[in-house]
Amino acid sequence: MTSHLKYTIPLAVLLTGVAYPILNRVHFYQILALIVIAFTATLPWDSHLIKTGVWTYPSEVVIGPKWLGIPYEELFFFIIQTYITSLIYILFNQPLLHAQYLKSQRNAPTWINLTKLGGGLILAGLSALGGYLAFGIAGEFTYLGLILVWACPFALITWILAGKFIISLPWMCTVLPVLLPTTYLWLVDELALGRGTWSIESGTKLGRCLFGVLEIEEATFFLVTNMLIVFGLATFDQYLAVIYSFPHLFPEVPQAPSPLMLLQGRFKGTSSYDMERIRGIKEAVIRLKAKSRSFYFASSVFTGRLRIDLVLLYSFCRMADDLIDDATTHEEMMTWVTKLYRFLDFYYDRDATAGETTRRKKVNQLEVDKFIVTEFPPSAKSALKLLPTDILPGHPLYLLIDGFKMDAQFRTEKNTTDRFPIKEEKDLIQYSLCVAGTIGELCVSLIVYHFGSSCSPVALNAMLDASRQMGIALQYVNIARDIQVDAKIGRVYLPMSWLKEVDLTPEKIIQDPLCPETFMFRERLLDEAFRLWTYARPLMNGLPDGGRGPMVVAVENYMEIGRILRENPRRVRTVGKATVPVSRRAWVTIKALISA
Ligand SMILES: CC(C)=CCC/C(C)=C/CC/C(C)=C/CC/C(C)=C/[C@@H]1[C@@H](COP(=O)(O)OP(=O)(O)O)[C@]1(C)CC/C=C(\C)CC/C=C(\C)CCC=C(C)C
Repeated sequence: MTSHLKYTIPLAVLLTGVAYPILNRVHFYQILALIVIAFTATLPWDSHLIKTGVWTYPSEVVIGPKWLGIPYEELFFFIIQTYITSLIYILFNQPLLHAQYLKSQRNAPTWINLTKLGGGLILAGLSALGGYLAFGIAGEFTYLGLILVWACPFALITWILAGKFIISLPWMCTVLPVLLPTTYLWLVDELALGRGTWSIESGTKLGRCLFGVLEIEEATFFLVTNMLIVFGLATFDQYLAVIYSFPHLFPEVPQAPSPLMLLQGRFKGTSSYDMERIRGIKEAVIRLKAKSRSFYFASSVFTGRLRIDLVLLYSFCRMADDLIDDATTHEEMMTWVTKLYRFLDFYYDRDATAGETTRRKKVNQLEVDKFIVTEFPPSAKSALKLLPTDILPGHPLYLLIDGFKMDAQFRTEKNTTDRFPIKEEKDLIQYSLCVAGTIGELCVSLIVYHFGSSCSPVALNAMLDASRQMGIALQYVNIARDIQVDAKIGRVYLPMSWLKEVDLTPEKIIQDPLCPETFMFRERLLDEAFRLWTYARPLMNGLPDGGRGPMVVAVENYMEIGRILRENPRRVRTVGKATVPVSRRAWVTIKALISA
């Protein structure tokens, strides 16, 4: 027991503390299921080892009761090892959106098929070799044989079920969660064996050590059991990814899918997978990773289908914003604006004067697809096709395009004051409401759809209002950070009325974006942003479980940009350099998850 108190329990406690902020109900069930499987699979095997005298425990070292001849300390080891390795796997895998790795399920590249075949043959071969060593040759090969013949068939089953998925995952997410706990347990075992906690009887072992007094058999045992745990967790993740990725196969997904649903995920043939959707999800993740450090980082704490829908929403917003930003003339910008409105018209009926939008009952998807292919560049296709219009309200989407239309005004050829649409503070509020308040509303709609069936209409309205204000706050931070960058492309979002107060004009800001007044206006924008944040932040506590913590992370990571700007009043954005360092983001994330 002392080795547990000294080595395994402290590590488990430490890992629990580190992983606690991201752990959710699904992780809990995953770990529990793995522990039950590991325990039941190891129990008869271990008991056999002890009965046949392969393993002994010196009575002066092992105290307390036994079950089926196995000391409680050893039984506890099955649990704690599974727990430790599972937490390490979860920590490495949380940043990944597993859905994108389903791409290898159909028409996988040859190297994946060959690796799966090779791995399967190796595991089958090791299983057979294990049987031969344990029961054929026996003697000093007994223990090694028993390890192989017991563990390799289990590993083979998971490999058959999820081999391609496991191979597609980055090695950091599979190899490291095997190697890290294995190395740790090797070192612990070296110390425990050295002190005679347990021992393998001579005559049933090879008598060779990997290093020090760590027997080859013990080293193999830790390696293969950690492999089994990681393969088992990856198999769960593959079926969860199927459930989360395909609304046409699983229209409703609870916060924690049931074992029956997981089984259904297993038995849905890959021919029913929508591979175009998987490619689109992958493209959306690539876009998010390339364009926004804040939201990419925050996306990793979301889970399930909500995470996929948010990434798809981001991809649509970013793609639309880029189409407008990259256009070279006002006319081109307006063409994109018109096409984006027409795209939305396929799904929604907008009454612009009443400010109301209703979802169309029937959508001719073939017509939409044709429109997308003929009117938009190929890079925009997946972002348009996968926008979850069946969940998102139409009104904020139209308002978002209204906001982009205001951006187009900056490009008007006419050299008149029309070129600068932000004349008064109310224009700045309206602009920010369009491009960011809408995003807040869309995010809340997604969270409530996925997790908040019990939300009352009054509570929902209060949250929607707060979400618009929070969006405006984030947009002010964005404008404050980018005053100089925007001025370079001829955009001045500072209200002309503010500029007038100090005898400035938008043209003068464009000529000299580093003049002292811009830093003064930056402070003013940030003050307003934090005022709005102070109002809206407490209302986020009303968001449903499952969406609340991660959304607070997203908001706080963005507001942290504002805090850093306040700490460094003369700091100017440099291209390619993160405003918020990774360590500070991590700390903000932990604080946000704990406070929510
Ligand atoms: C976690 C995750 C993937 C979230 C996705 C959020 C999302 C859909 C963002 C869309 C971003 C986007 C490209 C919008 C187009 C218009 C625009 C440029 C808006 C500015 C965003 C900055 O994005 P950008 O890619 O430029 O990021 P970088 O600065 O380059 O890092 C905005 C500043 C708007 C962002 C606004 C929000 C995310 C809304 C915030 C409000 C809530 C989340 C609601 C809170 C709820 C309550 C109840 C208060």
